[in-house]
Amino acid sequence: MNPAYVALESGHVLEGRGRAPGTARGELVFTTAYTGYEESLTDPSYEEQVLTFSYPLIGNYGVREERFESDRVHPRAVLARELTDDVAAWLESEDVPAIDHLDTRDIVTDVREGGAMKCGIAVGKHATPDDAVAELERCQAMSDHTEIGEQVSVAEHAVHGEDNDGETVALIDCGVKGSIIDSLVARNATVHVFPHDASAADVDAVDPDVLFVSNGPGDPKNYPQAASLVETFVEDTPVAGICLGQQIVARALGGTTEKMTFGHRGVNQPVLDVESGQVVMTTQNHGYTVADPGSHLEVSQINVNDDTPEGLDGIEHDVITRQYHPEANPGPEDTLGFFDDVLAMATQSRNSPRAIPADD
Ligand SMILES: NC(=O)CC[C@H](N)C(=O)O
Repeated sequence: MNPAYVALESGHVLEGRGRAPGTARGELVFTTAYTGYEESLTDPSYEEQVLTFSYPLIGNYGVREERFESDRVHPRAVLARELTDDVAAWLESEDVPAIDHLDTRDIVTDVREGGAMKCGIAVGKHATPDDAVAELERCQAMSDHTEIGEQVSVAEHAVHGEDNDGETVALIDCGVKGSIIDSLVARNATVHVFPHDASAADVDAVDPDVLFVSNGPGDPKNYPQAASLVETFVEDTPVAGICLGQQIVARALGGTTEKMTFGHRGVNQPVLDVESGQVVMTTQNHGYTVADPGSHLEVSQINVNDDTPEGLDGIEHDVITRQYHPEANPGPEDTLGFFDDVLAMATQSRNSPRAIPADD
């Protein structure tokens, strides 16, 4: 097996077993998910990150395309305790370096204590620790990837569920997971997927019943066009968002976001619905959070572990967002009702257009 090195911003250089060759750099993050490696590896929200799996065996049920969330692997490199040959071969075919036989407990401890950090990776017959350090030195901070939307968004307007006769959704693609589109189409919606920087005129042309801002990688401040669409449409069109979408909606309506120390990535994050008192288990993948929802949104759901906002409702506008992934790929499926709520909000608004408030 090839030599393999990981150089961390904390100064450590780790050695492991090379499973797919190449060099890479990115922000080092970890997920505690014990299933769903195909979904995670094809989730566009992992763009420009190096993904560590804390669960010790990854790949034990193979690699099947029907579970992919997009058409390629997005993390820049993959770190694990043990990768199966199937997964290693898949990553090699995608030119994504992979390393196993690492002490992932050590990596997770470093990230929990030092926060998500830059790292450099070198894997190959002639790879050296210095090669990994050279990659680390060229690594950019996540917030400095100002054009990241361009890397993951559709190039052109595309339509899904054309023959459906339900609601018309204008989905702003900042790196959407395929199962979000599938969840809407399965509920009889027609989904128009627009590039992250679509013009208001192009979106308006499909006469949407709801503007839906997708998940996606990086810092929400780097999606100014998507935020400006929210500002424009929220006055008379319902707005929904997932993950990055929640963060973009909050910023557009006067709220603020901030980077978390190491984020939430896993499939068992408990979320409390403030009004009903119900707790649901959720899939998550984010490193930023809404710090202050501002005066137009209220927090409807919170993370049980750290109280961060997991759901927002509009106070005077029709808005609902989630920080977690209600599309539940991979499960748990407690949260799929979000899509019914979004489409019900759209139906209601279509049937009773907002009354223009009288001047006082
Ligand atoms: N899954 C997502 O949409 C991620 C949102 C954002 N990029 C974050 O890291 O917080």
